[in-house]
Amino acid sequence: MDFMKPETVLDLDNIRQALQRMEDSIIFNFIERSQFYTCPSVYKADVFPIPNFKGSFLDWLLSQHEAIQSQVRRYEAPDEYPFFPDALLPTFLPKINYPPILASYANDININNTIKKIYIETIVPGVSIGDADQMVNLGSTAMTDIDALQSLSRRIHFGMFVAEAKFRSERERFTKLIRENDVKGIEDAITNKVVEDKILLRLLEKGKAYGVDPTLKFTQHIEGKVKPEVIVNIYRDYVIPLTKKVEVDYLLRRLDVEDP
Ligand SMILES: O=C(O)C(=O)C[C@]1(C(=O)O)C=C[C@@H](O)C=C1
Repeated sequence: MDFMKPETVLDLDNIRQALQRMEDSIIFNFIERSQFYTCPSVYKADVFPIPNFKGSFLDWLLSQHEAIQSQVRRYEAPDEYPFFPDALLPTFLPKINYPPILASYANDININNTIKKIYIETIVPGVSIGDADQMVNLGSTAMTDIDALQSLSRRIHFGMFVAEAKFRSERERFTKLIRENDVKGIEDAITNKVVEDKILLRLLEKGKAYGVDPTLKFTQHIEGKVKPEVIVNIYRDYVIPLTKKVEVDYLLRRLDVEDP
């Protein structure tokens, strides 16, 4: 997939391949997070006296990372959406002139606050080794959170490419549904149960394979580092539904603009 070539980005097979590839990053990020305890102090506001900052340790560290990464143009890329848009800084590197692929309002569709809330409240307790604070690992824990959150955010906001591709391939059907503001109809139109089931099955297998040391796999039964069922449930209950929410939010505004 090449963001300089819009036709490659709006090809549904390419998009699904990219989503499949992202599964690996997301699973490995969960496995990295699973070495640590839940560490509630990372997520509670104002536990530590952070200079000039009100909020949680994670929010501080993530916003600092985003500020630096914005300077190397991370958020100019059409598939990256920041958690702290107000923290971004201008870049000193030359501007990249990406051809327009998504509608001009794409940057306004940002559900990272929802992703972060679900991550902290549900995903962290699901993948952590146990429920406790671990003051020596605050930094390491929050660093794995940043990787996990960024990979989830990228995957979920990729829904906009899916939506644009589907809109263009069934323009009449979507135009009617959008005109009628038929959210349920749009949801049905973007849903492909066969693809979803395939993803969930593949995640179960990947979870089993990636979570264990391959040299031990054949000699004894080893518990995975993150239970494969936990990964499947996270995708079934949150990752896929949130991707669909992004698709619907994007499509609902699609008739307000010309083709990008
Ligand atoms: O591949 C698609 O068609 C998508 O819309 C993406 C996705 C997903 O999140 O993976 C979401 C909805 C579909 O039901 C199937 C899969």
